[in-house]
Amino acid sequence: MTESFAANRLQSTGAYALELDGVARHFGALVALSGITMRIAAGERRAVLGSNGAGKTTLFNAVTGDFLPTAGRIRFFGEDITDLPPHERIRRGLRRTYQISQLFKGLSVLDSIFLACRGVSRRRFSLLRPATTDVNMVQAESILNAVHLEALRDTLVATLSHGQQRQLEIALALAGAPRFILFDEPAAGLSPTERRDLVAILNALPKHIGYIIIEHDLDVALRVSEYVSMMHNGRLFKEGTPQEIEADPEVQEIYLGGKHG
Ligand SMILES: Nc1ncnc2c1ncn2[C@@H]1O[C@H](COP(=O)(O)OP(=O)(O)OP(=O)(O)O)[C@@H](O)[C@H]1O
Repeated sequence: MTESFAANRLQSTGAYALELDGVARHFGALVALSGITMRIAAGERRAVLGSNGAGKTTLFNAVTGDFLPTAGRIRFFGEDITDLPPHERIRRGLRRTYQISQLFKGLSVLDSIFLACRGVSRRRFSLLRPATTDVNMVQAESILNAVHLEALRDTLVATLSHGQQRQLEIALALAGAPRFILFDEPAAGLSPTERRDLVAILNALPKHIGYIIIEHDLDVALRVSEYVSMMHNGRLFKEGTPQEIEADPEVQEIYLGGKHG
């Protein structure tokens, strides 16, 4: 682990997308998160890894405002958002995907993306039928291509495969003007081919969009991130580049049962 690299990251005065200082979350006596201090630069892609119950989703909930932290502060592009409701964080460009699908099954793929774009735009209450030149429709078409679903634009969500639904969830997170996205296990349940497609989609996202990806598939996580934070029992216990994490004996033990070459 290069400690100077980690130290420089914490001391740098550059623009951060996300800054967490001493964030904690208790559920009664259970300490789900404790003393989480992280700095994520604008445009940075970070993987958060850890075993079941490590606190990864609770970390996402604290950042999105779905559950307020019990202690600590969170800043988004320099602004303290710790006490803001989720919709105010979305307005500022924060997005997330969920482990469990939140899609409307009765809509087509394009309509789903269009409605997501309209939902985060100022003109969201318009009842007029969208023209193809509608700014939200133009964005929806462009997102459709970004997530490789152009061939399925008119397909009903209910008939999509699991992998295609996960691609659509990424599409919805791209609606509007996202500056930072939290991806919660996007590779879960995907085939090897779909995983490769997911890696390509994430790596081709516009460079200014940073993200955190929670992912149990180490291979996917290390291919789409620039830096990795490992969690255990609600705490950060190890950080490093993907190369450092991949070579770490403790990580190999946890993820690969010590069998990794
Ligand atoms: N709403 C809640 N009420 C009570 N306990 C909770 C709640 N949400 C999470 N927890 C607990 O907090 C701890 C951390 O859970 P969390 O879901 O954040 O872990 P995780 O790292 O995301 O796990 P997984 O990989 O299984 O999704 C667990 O012990 C979990 O049971």
